[in-house]
Amino acid sequence: MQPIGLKPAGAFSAPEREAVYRAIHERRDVRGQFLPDPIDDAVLARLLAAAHAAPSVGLSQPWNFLVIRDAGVRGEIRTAFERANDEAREMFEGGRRALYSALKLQGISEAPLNLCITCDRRRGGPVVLGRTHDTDTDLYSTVCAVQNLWLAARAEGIGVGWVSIFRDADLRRILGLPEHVVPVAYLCLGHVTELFDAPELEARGWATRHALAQMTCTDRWGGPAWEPAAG
Ligand SMILES: Cc1cc2c(cc1C)N(C[C@H](O)[C@H](O)[C@H](O)COP(=O)(O)O)c1[nH]c(=O)[nH]c(=O)c1N2
Repeated sequence: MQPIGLKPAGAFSAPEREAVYRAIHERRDVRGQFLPDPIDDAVLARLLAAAHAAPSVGLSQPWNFLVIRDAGVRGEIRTAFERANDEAREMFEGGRRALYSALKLQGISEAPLNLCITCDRRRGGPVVLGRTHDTDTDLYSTVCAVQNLWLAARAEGIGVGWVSIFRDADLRRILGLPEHVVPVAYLCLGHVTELFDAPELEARGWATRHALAQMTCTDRWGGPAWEPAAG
């Protein structure tokens, strides 16, 4: 066996920790505040490298990154969004429908760059370590890549908006995806100078964030609430 390299794994310094948590807590889904300035290739390379550093089941790295700049392709994607969004609107009733209609849910044309992160369901062959009993773990791995990119983008001053209001067949046709490749995340990217200080859907009265205490319990589903230590 080859010797395995190890390096020290102590806690980060306080400013480093602060920066990591800042990226996590200040990351926002961006729909409408994109500046038209192009994203530098070096910045894009860092974002893709961050995505590509994500954990993946059996180290299968099932993702691919489709960098979409072409205005024609983005126009088709925008049309596909409008079609699905018309259907989505009808799924809500009354006041919710009116509120939904007022929400801006994508920045496909405004953002200077679109990126589709896909999952190749054949990557790693028919039997992948860790995927033997949960075949969706390749999709989960791909979502880890999305989140890495989203956090790195916050640190770079790049806004990212995830758009999922599409018919799967439309995305596949427009992007020419083979059947074994799943479009996991369609993202709009661009420089931003301002971000909402809370989720925009909360600011616009669509939904509220749950308290962490409501989401945590001990030992079993519905068990006693887990209380964070003071300080
Ligand atoms: C899988 C998935 C899919 C979507 C989203 C997110 C995720 C994780 N979000 C963004 C979502 O609305 C947003 O993350 C939450 O409202 C929380 O806000 P912040 O991300 O904290 O700003 C999103 N937003 C939007 O405007 N249109 C969309 O189609 C989607 N789709």
